[in-house]
Amino acid sequence: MMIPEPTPPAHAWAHPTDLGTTPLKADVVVIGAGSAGLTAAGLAASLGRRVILVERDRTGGECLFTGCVPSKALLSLAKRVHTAHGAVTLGLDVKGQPDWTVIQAEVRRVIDHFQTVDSPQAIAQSGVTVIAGEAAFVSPHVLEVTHAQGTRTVMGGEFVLATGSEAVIPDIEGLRDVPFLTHETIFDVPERPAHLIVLGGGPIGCELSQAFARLGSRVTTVDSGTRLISRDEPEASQALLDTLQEEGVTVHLDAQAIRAEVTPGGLRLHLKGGEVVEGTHLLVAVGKRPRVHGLGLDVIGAAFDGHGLNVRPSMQSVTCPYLWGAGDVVGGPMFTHGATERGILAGLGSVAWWGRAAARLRAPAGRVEQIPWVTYTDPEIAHWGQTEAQAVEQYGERVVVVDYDFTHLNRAVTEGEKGFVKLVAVRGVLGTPLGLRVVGAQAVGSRAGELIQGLSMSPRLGLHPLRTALLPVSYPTFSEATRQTYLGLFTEGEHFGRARPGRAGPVA
Ligand SMILES: Cc1cc2nc3c(=O)[nH]c(=O)nc-3n(C[C@H](O)[C@H](O)[C@H](O)COP(=O)(O)OP(=O)(O)OC[C@H]3O[C@@H](n4cnc5c(N)ncnc54)[C@H](O)[C@@H]3O)c2cc1C
Ligand SMILES: NC(=O)c1ccc[n+]([C@@H]2O[C@H](COP(=O)([O-])OP(=O)(O)OC[C@H]3O[C@@H](n4cnc5c(N)ncnc54)[C@H](O)[C@@H]3O)[C@@H](O)[C@H]2O)c1
Repeated sequence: MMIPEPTPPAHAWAHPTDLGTTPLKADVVVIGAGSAGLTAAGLAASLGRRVILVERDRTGGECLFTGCVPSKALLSLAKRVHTAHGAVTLGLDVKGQPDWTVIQAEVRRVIDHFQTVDSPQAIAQSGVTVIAGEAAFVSPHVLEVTHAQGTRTVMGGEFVLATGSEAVIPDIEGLRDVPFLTHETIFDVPERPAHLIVLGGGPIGCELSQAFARLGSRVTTVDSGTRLISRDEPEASQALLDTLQEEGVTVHLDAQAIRAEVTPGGLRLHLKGGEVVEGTHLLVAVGKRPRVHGLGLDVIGAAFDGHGLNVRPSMQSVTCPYLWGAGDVVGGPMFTHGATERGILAGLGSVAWWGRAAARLRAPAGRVEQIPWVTYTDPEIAHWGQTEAQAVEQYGERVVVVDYDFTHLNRAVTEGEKGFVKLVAVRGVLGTPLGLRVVGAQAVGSRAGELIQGLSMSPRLGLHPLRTALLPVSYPTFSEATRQTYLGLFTEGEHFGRARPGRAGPVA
């Protein structure tokens, strides 16, 4: 098989070095040093608690090594290459593909940049004891931590479970015999894939399809659903599909992969219906599942299921009062900002009665479903709240939608950029002036990730939409789209968003 073994990652600094076997005790013990665990541990330590953080691999977690940071760095490099190639319209003839080793070195440089904050040494300076090893509960309040040099017992008053999530590997005949990649290995692939097949058209699949296509790989994306990034609005999925196809990505939707096999040049995927897709490398990106197994949760009576550790809105386990969940391990939409938010709740909850009260108070605003998310393709695809179809399902004819196309947005025109904003609102809400409340927003465009913050700000702060509509905005900025869309809820005119009744549709 032609796929060489990935080169070992160079981030040795990130491995905790404490491989002791002496038993340890702390007020709060945090398992997992990703975004959620680091936040919870740091917060509990800053509030005066003795904190132990157990990590079996590298401190920094998925976001730093195999998630947000490498993917965003790769997308940024890919955008620079794409822009250079596009300069031909200005008479600048840039050809060729970038050197893959240079691309990889640059991604690693970005990851290394974060060592000042995420290294075991830096964490220790914040008052947290960092130890190496794989943790599992052996009895209530007691962990066994296993590492290369033995085991140690760690006792605690409160525990925070922040073990993250892992890639789902679908049950496809022959797949286990094909040397496929996941987000854990693709950033270390030693050569640029000549033809990358991407299984899954969610955020991971779409971001990496575009990045590799722009960096010179041939890319074929296969998704079993009827549209890409299906948690976003259908118009957003369509805009992304159009872009990927324009950039040469072959996309198969509604496509079931039923068999995988190795070929002399790489691998072959057989799709239901007889179609065959061949490539040199395969990335599996069909979703992630919370890491709840092998942790002894059953030993301490902590309830969990396929959706993760079962927790209350405050992140306290529903069945084990001294256990708190944080990050991907509690399921739901999986984002770093969600992991951090849940880490704050768990960190607060684990410190004392007043921390629990604060976590309960903060919980509604911290609900992961209430936070915006962004898929960092070009254009960016950003979303907050309910989709039009979800709102119509809940509120029926009371839903009003404003569509605003960037052909009316002066800055987008001067920049030569396409995009749109969509606002979903509900009329007849009791206790609201004019009975109006914004419940969802979608933005598509090069700066959609920034725009969604302004679009979602007033409903998240409980401000009436009219206040956003009347707020002056600098000219010419992309943020004018927020004002114009909110104005569209109250006025009619060429340059404002167009209001229309909500339409029913399939709810993702
Ligand atoms: C390719 C990709 C791109 C992404 N891009 C974005 C993005 O742009 N924006 C965004 O918001 N989100 C993004 N995400 C999602 C984001 O990475 C995750 O939601 C976030 O990192 C989860 O943090 P966490 O702390 O819950 O888990 P993790 O970061 O996975 O941390 C869990 C830690 O627990 C450790 N651990 C597990 N079991 C044990 C054990 N038994 N004992 C000791 N330690 C253990 C693991 O080694 C790991 O370090 C992306 C994900 C991927 C894969
Ligand atoms: N920018 C970001 O914030 C960002 C980036 C990457 C990942 N993430 C998060 O990481 C998590 C995992 O992302 P993901 O993209 O792997 O998962 P996902 O669940 O969001 O998307 C998976 C996709 O795979 C498809 N699929 C499922 N089974 C399939 C099969 N057998 N064959 C073909 N297609 C199949 C689904 O239809 C779906 O479109 C998500 O929660 C996501 O939000 C976030």
